[in-house]
Amino acid sequence: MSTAQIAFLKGHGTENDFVIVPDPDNTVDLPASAVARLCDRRAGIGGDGLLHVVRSAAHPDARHMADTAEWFMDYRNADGSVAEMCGNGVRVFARYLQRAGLAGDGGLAVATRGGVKRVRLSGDGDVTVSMGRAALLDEGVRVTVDGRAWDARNVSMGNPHAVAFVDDLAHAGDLRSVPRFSPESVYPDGVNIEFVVDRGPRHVAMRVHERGSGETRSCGTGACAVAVAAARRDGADPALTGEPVTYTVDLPGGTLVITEHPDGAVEMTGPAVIVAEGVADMDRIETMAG
Ligand SMILES: N[C@@H](CCC[C@H](N)C(=O)O)C(=O)O
Repeated sequence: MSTAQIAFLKGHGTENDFVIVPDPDNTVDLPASAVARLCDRRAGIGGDGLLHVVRSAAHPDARHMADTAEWFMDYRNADGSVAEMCGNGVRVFARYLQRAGLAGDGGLAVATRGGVKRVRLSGDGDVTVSMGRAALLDEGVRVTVDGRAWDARNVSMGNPHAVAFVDDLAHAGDLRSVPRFSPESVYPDGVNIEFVVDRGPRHVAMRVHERGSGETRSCGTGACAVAVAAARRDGADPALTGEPVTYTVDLPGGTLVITEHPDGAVEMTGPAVIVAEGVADMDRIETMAG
């Protein structure tokens, strides 16, 4: 294969879609501009982000995790920027490893910039990920859309989230640009913003504007941040009761089930599918994307 050709697969988890680039030895050159071109929905393959599949030992950001996790999810947003974690991405990443015969049907560990995540695959069905602890931070922001404003809860899932409880998901507007939030200093590296409504007991629905990608049809880390923020708002704290708390989170692209355990660990379960495979001609993508 010439250096202008990149072998890829395409997959999604609750319609959060990714270009997957298998590159065990970390030899494919993927600057931000190449990632943005591959993720372009008109002139490229199209995706909310890109999953670069590299052996941990072969990547400088992951070498220190190589003893516990053979594979590193080098995650990029659609604009080419690097993010610490992607919840839907890690499920799709594990599904790719399973399909390639690089993971058994049981559990595996995946290295991410947000640390090592344990993943359980059940045949062709759902994938469960131990996402680690959510950090609920004191300093929140006020989010404003079309003249309406909400106080948003600041939650870190390794990556930053602002969770706003609203009366109607339509109040989030068209989400074509980053919703305004202040003070901006709370999120110096940008933020993923979730808008949430109640659907029933321990059942919510959300929309999200993702840092580096715009509105997406699902966000796994966002769903975890929302579930934990909703639990605290509802007076539920597994650390105090010793009982796990589970929320069902509906997103435009599907449903994720999030459980917070008494030790603080957050588990996410949802689907992950690979839908296509091919070779991208970077010379042509570059020419067409301009
Ligand atoms: N869609 C992802 C989150 C991807 C990273 C995010 N846009 C960021 O920059 O933090 C998910 O499923 O968690």
